[in-house]
Amino acid sequence: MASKPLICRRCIRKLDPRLIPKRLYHEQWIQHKTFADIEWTNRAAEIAQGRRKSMLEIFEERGYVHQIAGGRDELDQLLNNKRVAAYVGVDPTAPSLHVGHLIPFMAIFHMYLHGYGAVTLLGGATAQVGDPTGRTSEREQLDNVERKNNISFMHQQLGAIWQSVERLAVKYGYQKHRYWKRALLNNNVWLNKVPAHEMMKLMGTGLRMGSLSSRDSVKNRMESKDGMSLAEFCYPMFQAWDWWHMYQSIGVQIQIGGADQFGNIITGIEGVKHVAKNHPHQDVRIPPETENWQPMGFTVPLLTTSSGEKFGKSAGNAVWLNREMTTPFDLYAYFLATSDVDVEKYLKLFTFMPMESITDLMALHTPTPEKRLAQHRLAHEFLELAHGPIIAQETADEHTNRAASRREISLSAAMAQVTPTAQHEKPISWSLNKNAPRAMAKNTHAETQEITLDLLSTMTYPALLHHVGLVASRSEGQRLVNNQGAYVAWYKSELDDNLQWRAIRTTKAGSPVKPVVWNGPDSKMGLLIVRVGKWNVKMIRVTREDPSAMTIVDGGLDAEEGQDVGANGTADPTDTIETEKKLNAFSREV
Ligand SMILES: N[C@@H](Cc1ccc(O)cc1)C(=O)O
Repeated sequence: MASKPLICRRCIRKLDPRLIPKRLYHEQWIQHKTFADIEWTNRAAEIAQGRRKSMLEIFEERGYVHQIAGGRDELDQLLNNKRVAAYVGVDPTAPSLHVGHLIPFMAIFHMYLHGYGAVTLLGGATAQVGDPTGRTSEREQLDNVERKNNISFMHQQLGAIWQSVERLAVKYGYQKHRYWKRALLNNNVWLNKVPAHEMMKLMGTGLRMGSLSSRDSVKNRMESKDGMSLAEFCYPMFQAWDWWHMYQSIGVQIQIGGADQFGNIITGIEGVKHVAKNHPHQDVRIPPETENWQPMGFTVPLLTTSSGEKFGKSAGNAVWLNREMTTPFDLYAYFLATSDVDVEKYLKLFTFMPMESITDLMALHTPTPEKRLAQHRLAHEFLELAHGPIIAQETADEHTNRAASRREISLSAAMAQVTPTAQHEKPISWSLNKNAPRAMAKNTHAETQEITLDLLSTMTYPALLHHVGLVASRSEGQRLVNNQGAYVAWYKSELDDNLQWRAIRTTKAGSPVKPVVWNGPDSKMGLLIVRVGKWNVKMIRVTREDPSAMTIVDGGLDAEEGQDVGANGTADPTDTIETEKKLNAFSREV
């Protein structure tokens, strides 16, 4: 019998590396691990020498730490000495995360960027029980379809956010290490399988009724008429079981949660410690001499409105990350409206911008707060995280252009664009929506004309429509008004920046034209916007002095299905938003 040919490992690998995959992987893994361990030890030394900030210091300076469960120094030590993993959980009781949820998630993302393991957990199973924390009544049971729907929406959303984190990590110069670990898990994977008696035996025996029932939410509910179900009472144990499961399987030693989660985190610590110390299997049980084995956690501050109200679904004022629920435009607007007092705090909480960049930005922002530099940056960064860079940029542009169309700024901007010298020369592009190119092609030249306020004040609406060329004669103008087919744009109030369309009523037709929007009370320039039919719009520049100064820009926003006129002569209110959007969009080009 021929003897077995001898061949060395290197040669086998050259022939076909798959022949020794395990070994190959193992070697590589050991290499990475050794490298990662050395790196971690060096890092800990740098922190100890004060040459580098610790993770906890980073959290603290960015404002993520509200309450620590387990002692500040202990948490600091743990984070410095061990590349632990941490998790944040969310119950999919709605199809989307809201802005408030993002604070603990941001903390976990920062950990990921600093080399720790990071787990975002969807509570597919816990959502069925319902966290009683902070609730005055039992959560209504979601039906299965809704629950699954929520899970898949949130799963998708968290997946997309993780992608954004990866992108933003590159943007902010974080070097991705092979040891970076992240996961998006659903607790229905294990909670749906664990036998009730096992959970009770292993963990239930370690949780004390006294501490569980001392919670405010439990006390309040027990005193209430409806009381509290056993399932809800046991909720903290289910959450603690999640932690235990991830603790022993993937080394999740830290839990981060919203401000209301402190009690659940404390129960989790008790539960995990109990199972870890008393597990019947020797391999699972943590030997007493083990260092740095204790689970710890902290809560982040609660996001409140400027008047101190809690934000969220139950409070009914949530700002969602789902584009169908809160448009990117409104999400941006939400951050744009951040007060100057809060903006720095939010930049630290909701962005990955380095602290020095935030300080520089604030130095730029503070002398001219009216430019809202910091708020725009905040909104842009947040949208990049929630919706990606393209939508973030588009929304930022939309806002900038919309701001340019507001009274103070808009009129001068409009005037600059449609000066009489630009007559028949200046291409004006209208960008309304996907159908805009057609409208654009038709309107590559602005039509301009000139008149004054004096003249305008002597004009009736049909005369105006005729004068600006929207109709062929005054009587045609009158007919159109009678048929409620002519509109003026107006602001509902001084404080409201949204333009609204009003049908010109027959009773008003004979009175002088009014709704000129002035560029400030003493301004010499004003703007009047009229529309005929669906999309035939004219913006008219009005001046208070020069009799020949009236400029008309032909909108010609036709070729689109649009607004119907309601029976009462005003525009159908359901179309107002649509119309406003278009108007906002169209004024951006002016
Ligand atoms: N109870 C948490 C969500 C959560 C669920 C499961 C966990 O393991 C952790 C957290 C909340 O309502 O915000």
